[in-house]
Amino acid sequence: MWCSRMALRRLQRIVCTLNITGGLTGNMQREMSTLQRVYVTRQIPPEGLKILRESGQVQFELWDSDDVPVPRKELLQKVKGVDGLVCVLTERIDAELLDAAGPNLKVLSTMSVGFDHLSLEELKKRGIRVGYTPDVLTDAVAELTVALLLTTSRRLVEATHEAKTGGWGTWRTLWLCGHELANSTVGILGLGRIGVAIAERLAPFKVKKFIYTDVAPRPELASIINAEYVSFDELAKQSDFLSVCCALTPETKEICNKNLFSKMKNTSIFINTSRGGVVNQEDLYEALSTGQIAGAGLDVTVPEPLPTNHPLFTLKNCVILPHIASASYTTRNAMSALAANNLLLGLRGEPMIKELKL
Ligand SMILES: O=CC(=O)O
Repeated sequence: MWCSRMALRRLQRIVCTLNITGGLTGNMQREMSTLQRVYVTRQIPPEGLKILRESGQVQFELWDSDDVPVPRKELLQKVKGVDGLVCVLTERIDAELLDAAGPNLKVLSTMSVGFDHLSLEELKKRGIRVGYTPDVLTDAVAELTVALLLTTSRRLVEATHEAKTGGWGTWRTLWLCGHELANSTVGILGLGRIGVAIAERLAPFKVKKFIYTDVAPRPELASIINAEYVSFDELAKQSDFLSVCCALTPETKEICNKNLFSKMKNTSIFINTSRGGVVNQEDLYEALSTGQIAGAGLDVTVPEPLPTNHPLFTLKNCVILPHIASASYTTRNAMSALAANNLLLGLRGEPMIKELKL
């Protein structure tokens, strides 16, 4: 259903005025035609929907579910002629979709920090502006990364399973031992806002040293956490905990493969809360099952959802979460609001709060 509460109120006002003077239908049509058309590909959290409804700027149609993504065929139909599009990371925004939308489409706003689901080249070619939602999720992602790291390194999933299923016998000296953060070296692959936030949270655990690698040194960010820039190989060799924080790009696709795992210590823990595509999962399975590395915690996989019969699920030393790093009520609402505001600003031709430079 095309909806905008504010627009409705304005129409009601027009109705009231013009009831006296007549000519209602023409004015109503003019009023409706000034509203820009938007399609929202998911039932996004309420704060964003409220902003869109009350904007008086757009009429929008929504795929009214959060449980199933909009089917591709339906999406290709619904985007026809829209001025703006709000999407989430499950939608592939490529040439086919942009062609289906047509030349009216001026703004795409994704409710995500990641943008590997967007064909930036196609968007740029068509002059479509792109909004995204960094920063507002940094705290939630960093918090979840720390939780996943500790869950993996201290073997919490195995431990609760043992406690519940009768494996808990007498207190044993080396049973369920893991690896601790105190005196460790933590490596960050791709140092950005999230990597810094993770390190800030890990520092009080008495980490000895933070190291990072990236396409180039990032001294301003690194100085916040006193991190040393090292080569990719050194990151692999030195890290007791290696946290992947880089975006998925053609350059980082499967960058975590046997080359990396074979250089890591057999006591090291690998954590990925960025994108599954940065990891070669066959190589990771090999590294985990042969004891080349001690454990892995993954919030992201390829594909998502990861089929329940995937070999990685058979490993005790692999903790897999269903892509929930930013999943706190506060953060998801903030992402929704930011996505809505980016869209409205973009449609007005104004600078967005967070816009991707294409
Ligand atoms: O993965 C989540 C996001 O990109 O926001």
